[in-house]
Amino acid sequence: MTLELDDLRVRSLGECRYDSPFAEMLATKRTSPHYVHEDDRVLVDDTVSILLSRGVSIDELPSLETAGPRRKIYFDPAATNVGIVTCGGLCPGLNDVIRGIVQELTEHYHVAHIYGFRNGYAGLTRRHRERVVELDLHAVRDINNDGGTILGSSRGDQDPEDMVDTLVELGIHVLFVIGGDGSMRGAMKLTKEIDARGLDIAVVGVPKTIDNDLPFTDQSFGFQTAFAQATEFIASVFVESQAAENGVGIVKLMGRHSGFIACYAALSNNDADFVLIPEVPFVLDGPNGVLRRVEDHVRRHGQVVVVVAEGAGQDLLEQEGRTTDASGNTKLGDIGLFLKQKITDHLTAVDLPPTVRYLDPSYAIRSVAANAYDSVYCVRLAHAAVHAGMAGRTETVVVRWRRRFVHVPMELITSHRNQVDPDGDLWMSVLEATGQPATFGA
Ligand SMILES: Nc1ncnc2c1ncn2[C@@H]1O[C@H](COP(=O)(O)OP(=O)(O)O)[C@@H](O)[C@H]1O
Ligand SMILES: O=P(O)(O)OC[C@H]1O[C@](O)(COP(=O)(O)O)[C@@H](O)[C@@H]1O
Ligand SMILES: [Mg+2]
Repeated sequence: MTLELDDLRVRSLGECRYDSPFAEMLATKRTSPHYVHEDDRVLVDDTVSILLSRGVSIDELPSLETAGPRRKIYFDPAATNVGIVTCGGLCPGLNDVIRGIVQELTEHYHVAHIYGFRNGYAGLTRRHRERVVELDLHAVRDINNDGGTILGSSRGDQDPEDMVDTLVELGIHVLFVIGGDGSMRGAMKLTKEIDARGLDIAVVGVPKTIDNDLPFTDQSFGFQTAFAQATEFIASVFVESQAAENGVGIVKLMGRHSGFIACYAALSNNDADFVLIPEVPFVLDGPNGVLRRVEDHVRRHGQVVVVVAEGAGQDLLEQEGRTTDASGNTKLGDIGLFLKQKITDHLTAVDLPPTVRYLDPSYAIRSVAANAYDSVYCVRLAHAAVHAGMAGRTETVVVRWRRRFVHVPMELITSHRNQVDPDGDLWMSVLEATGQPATFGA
């Protein structure tokens, strides 16, 4: 991917003139293996050959602004009002992020007010303005123990003018948007309207996706919790299929365009024999098609476990009448039920009448509370987001990239999808673990 330094430069509302509450703590800090100074930058690339292929001097290499507290900040904390909104599908850790933001703003920055908007962008519109809640330490005390989001969420377009009216009415200086690619596109429409009116409001994003489909982030928060949940379902169908004659276990997992959950869940306990993901097309019929491979497996081992991501094999399904959800996301055909039928029909036809155990855990993997690892990740993202907002960064998201917390322009995070690379080492691990062929088909 071609990347200029300018593509990676994040926007600031202006000069930072206020002392940060962290100024003293930062006074003597310099870049070390464990800390990146605010004036230093983090490289985008991490292999010698990629760096060399850029063909530019070290200071021109694509690099990212480091996240974290600044010595000077843009907003005067005592006069700062903050808003928080969670949008799109649920994800483990949303409450941890809300809690982390509120705690950091309250305990360290002592901001004036923190408002929570209810049910996504809808909560910012005139119609729902009266549902805004004030957030304090008490309101977020133990919310990390619960899945979901205390603020609620939603899909569906809202009018940016209407939403900015609300920000103005409440005197909001920093809005934190916790959401996925759609939410970040929505946030950019907000900043456009904010700019058009010449307002001094920062919009900072915390990227959320259980599909792990956002770029410039090692792994999105909640992903680890989600795939760990998914693992349990694969283990169940494995046990069931093992106990049955010609046992077939099929698990359909979330992942619209990216098969990360399927890959990680399958690798975690190694019970899966076939993993089907959107990034790797497959055919069902013919000597090298999925059905014959599944049949061979059942003949040799007496059972088979198939893990399929919801976005896999969409080309095999009837496309007619394909609709979108309220946010414009294409509604997918049900590849899980389709495969179940096809495998059942095929095995029956070749005299291996199967016992099929089909599970679609669906929301069960994303509605749970974050595990300890994700909780740590969430609170650190929350801290980074607060520092970015108080320093006047806008149209910016905070991410962890190659283990460093950094700032990325919103535009870049929505520029493309993070997907499993069929030539990459993750997919290679899946092929090694399952023993499935690299391709199905001719
Ligand atoms: N291109 C867009 N412009 C403005 N708002 C958008 C856009 N795409 C999505 N949104 C809004 O962002 C919110 C979340 O988007 P959605 O796609 O549902 O989830 P996610 O943020 O998880 O991808 C919804 O309210 C949706 O209407
Ligand atoms: O919540 P809905 O509308 O049923 O949509 C389900 C979709 O949401 C996801 O969980 C996540 O999608 P977003 O992060 O884009 O909201 C997908 O894996 C899944 O396809
Ligand atoms: Mg999305």
